[in-house]
Amino acid sequence: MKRGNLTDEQLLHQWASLVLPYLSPRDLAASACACRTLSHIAAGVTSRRTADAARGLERYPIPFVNTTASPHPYSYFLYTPHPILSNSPSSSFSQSWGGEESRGIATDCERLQGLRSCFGGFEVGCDCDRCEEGKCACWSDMELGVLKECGENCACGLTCENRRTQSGIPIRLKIVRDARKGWSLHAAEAIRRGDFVCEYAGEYLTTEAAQIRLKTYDELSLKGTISPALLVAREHLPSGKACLRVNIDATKIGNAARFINHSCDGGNLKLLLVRNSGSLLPRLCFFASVDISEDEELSFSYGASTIKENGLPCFCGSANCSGVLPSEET
Ligand SMILES: C[S@@+](CC[C@H](N)C(=O)[O-])C[C@H]1O[C@@H](n2cnc3c(N)ncnc32)[C@H](O)[C@@H]1O
Repeated sequence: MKRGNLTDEQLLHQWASLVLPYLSPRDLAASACACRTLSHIAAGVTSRRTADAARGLERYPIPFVNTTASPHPYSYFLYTPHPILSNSPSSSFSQSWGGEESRGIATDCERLQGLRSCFGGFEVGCDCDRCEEGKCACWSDMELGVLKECGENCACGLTCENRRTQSGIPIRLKIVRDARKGWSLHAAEAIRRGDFVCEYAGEYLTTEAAQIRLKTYDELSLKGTISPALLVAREHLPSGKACLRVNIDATKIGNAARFINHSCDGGNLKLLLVRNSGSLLPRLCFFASVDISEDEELSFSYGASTIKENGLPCFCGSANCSGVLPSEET
């Protein structure tokens, strides 16, 4: 039958190409069983999802690679290139992934807007034409383990040299399936010691909300139904007496950093807190702690958290492996 200039088959194709990229893998698989057209479109969605976990939002595609017997071609989550507040409208967004139209990388303007909505704090910033070490007020040595960068109220743009970590992931990465650890993040090119690798993007949570989620995640991960990615870091305040706890949950909404596995020997990444000038919340960023070769897995130590007797088994393979994954005290 024809409606207007289009046949039913063409209309179904048009509708399915728009809708299927919004479906979860389970719903996508169910729709693929309905007819040949849907099966064909679902296969295209799956192959584009596998080709780029970042949905075109990073400079380079970040593919999933699975050579194990596991049937999962990719891991499903919503992608954000920068951290968001858990109660912001974007934390309940749905996202098209694997459609024929590629989203294209976030523009500088979108990035600045994203940073502004999350980090707006004090009206502090520099007015340099060109920020230089020693001249720009925002450019300081690390203070109490926190790196300072230019921020939302500075006159400079995202190309400023003192914004190393604000333009998304600058290098080629891939997400490789491991039979025991699940998905793992790997370098797809050599990385030099000290290079910025990626930010840990996800939902900023209050400590209370993080404690509730951690409890649920602990229970679910013991059953093997979830791979939680809630990172807790602490910023020590100048008094030395108090610390600011930063909780970022990348379990449902995050970037490629959510696939970094734990290594008992500290791995090849170090996590630094980075504060944009004038902002209240620090960001969490990974830098290479050693030279890293192409194909090498990226890892870091999940931290000075406790080793629970009934914790998950650790398969990091390092000489000093404790055998159990550290987990955060709620
Ligand atoms: C932040 S996620 C890392 C990505 C995860 N492998 C995945 O497939 O999504 C943390 C989870 O990965 C797994 N994991 C991380 N490091 C591991 C290790 N050294 N040994 C075993 N499992 C590990 C655990 O299931 C942990 O709860």
